[in-house]
Amino acid sequence: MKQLQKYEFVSSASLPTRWGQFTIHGFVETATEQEHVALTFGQWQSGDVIPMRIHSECLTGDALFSTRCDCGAQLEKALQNIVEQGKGVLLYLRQEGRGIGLLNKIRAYNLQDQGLDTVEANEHLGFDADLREYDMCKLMLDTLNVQRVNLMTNNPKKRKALEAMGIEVVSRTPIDHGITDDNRHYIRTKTEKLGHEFDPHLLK
Ligand SMILES: Nc1nc2c(ncn2[C@@H]2O[C@H](COP(=O)(O)OP(=O)(O)OP(=O)(O)O)[C@@H](O)[C@H]2O)c(=O)[nH]1
Ligand SMILES: [Zn+2]
Repeated sequence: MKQLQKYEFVSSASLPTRWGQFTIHGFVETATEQEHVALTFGQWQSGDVIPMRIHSECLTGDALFSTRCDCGAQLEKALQNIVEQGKGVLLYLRQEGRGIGLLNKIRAYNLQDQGLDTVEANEHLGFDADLREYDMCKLMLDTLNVQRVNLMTNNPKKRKALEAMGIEVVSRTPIDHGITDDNRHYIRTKTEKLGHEFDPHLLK
């Protein structure tokens, strides 16, 4: 009997955007029906170094213009970078709130409004600071014929996760757009407690 794959590719379609003509590719985690998408731009051959961003869902930042975090600005900058470089991939993973979900993120925001930091808020709600997993990236990147990347991130865990699945991270591009007075404290906490790498000058 055929073994059921944990993740499956579903379909692709063209996706024109403000920055250029992308293609969107849909994937599903079969057990949970959790859906993820990849956006691709341009053409490449096996072994080419592909500009890539792994972006975690943030409804408030990505779709509702929140400046409480840097996600929306990072998403825009990543798509712009990809088009400027002529090719690239954005993996958009549906792991809202670092994996705790939207409503728990709102609970965590409420606790942060009362003075807890982003990590303390998660812990107060009974969650680890970061529940995200990246194993779905392997099938997504295999399907897209990507083996080597220039990764746009400040989060070293993403690099480690890719390397553990056999993807070569040839270089890293920092993506430090979107830091404002509304989120500087949050970003400082990410640096101090979650290991994100930011230029210290940007956090003063
Ligand atoms: N639990 C929780 N999640 C948050 C909070 N603020 C943003 N997020 C989520 O954090 C995720 C983005 O993670 P970040 O830590 O900002 O960045 P990253 O993806 O680890 O790293 P980069 O690649 O450098 O952007 C998204 O899923 C957001 O919804 C918060 O205060 N609490
Ligand atoms: Zn966000």
